[in-house]
Amino acid sequence: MSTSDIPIIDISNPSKDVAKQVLDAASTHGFLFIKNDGVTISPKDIDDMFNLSKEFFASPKEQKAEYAIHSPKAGGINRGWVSMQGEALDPEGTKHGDPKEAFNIGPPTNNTLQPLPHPLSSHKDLISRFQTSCHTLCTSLLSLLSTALAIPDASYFSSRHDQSLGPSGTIFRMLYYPESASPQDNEKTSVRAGAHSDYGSLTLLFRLPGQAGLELQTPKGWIPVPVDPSSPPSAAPPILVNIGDLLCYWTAGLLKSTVHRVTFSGGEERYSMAYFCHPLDDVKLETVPGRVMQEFGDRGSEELGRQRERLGLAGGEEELITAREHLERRLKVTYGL
Ligand SMILES: O=C(O)CCC(=O)C(=O)O
Ligand SMILES: [Fe+2]
Repeated sequence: MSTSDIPIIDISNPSKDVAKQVLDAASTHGFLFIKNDGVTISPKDIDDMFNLSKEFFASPKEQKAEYAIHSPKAGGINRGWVSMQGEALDPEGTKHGDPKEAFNIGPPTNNTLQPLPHPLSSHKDLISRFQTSCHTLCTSLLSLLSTALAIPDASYFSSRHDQSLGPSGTIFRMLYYPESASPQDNEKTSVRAGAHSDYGSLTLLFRLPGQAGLELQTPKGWIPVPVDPSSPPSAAPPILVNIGDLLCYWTAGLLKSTVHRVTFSGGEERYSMAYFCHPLDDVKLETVPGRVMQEFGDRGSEELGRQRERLGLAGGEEELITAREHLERRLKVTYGL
């Protein structure tokens, strides 16, 4: 696979053919670009969110530290600020933690966002609008996947990701990679975010023109993913989507959760934003029904085996039951929770 194999798919007129394109990309690369229609996720909101993120990460460290990840003040588990080297996405490959900062925001509960530090606290409308529009795009993609998988209940995925029905592991994350890496970590300074796969169903990834560095692991080695592969570049760059471990597991390995990382490409500072879409906590991860899954059978067992290895699970352990339990396994590996 080369970079150019990751397709840019226009989903503005959903059809069986479009659904098949999404499934083909999700089951081969695990990564696809979605043409930005300029409506579902407003390009102005993307710009405004990046500007807000820059302002936030430039705020005093003590102010950010008050909302430390998992702390009650930040709203609990997996919410809040991750300090420089506060997280290692690939604990075996990075001695000192990733040279990045992050801030995790969960979905609003009863229309109220978790407690937020300045300047995020002054832009709650923008943040929740952005979260909602990301979720709308994820729901459209999940509906296309339902169609392509010939699931008898067309709303199988979308109803299980309906955030009005209960809590989920969904997280919107802003990321900041400062200019230079830690001097202590000489051998590994080329890696900004360690090799990992994402946890949930789908991830939407937003990057800024000129801020490359994302790479996918393939049998032929690491390959770079351009910020905007369209030529000439589009007014609104396409949105990068990837499949997470949970959806890989849920589809018995048919959809691929591809390992990726971020490396230095020049060493300048870099900002990105990720929307990690998860099903509702109590969704049972029984293999997705439908003709396509039936025909696929157990051909995904190798893919699932790789996922189990990443989770440090030995063979024969009790299988996972709910989306929440799946997430908890991943959080345990990343944060030791
Ligand atoms: O910053 C990026 O481009 C990718 C970040 C990422 O893969 C993640 O946070 O899961
Ligand atoms: Fe990721």
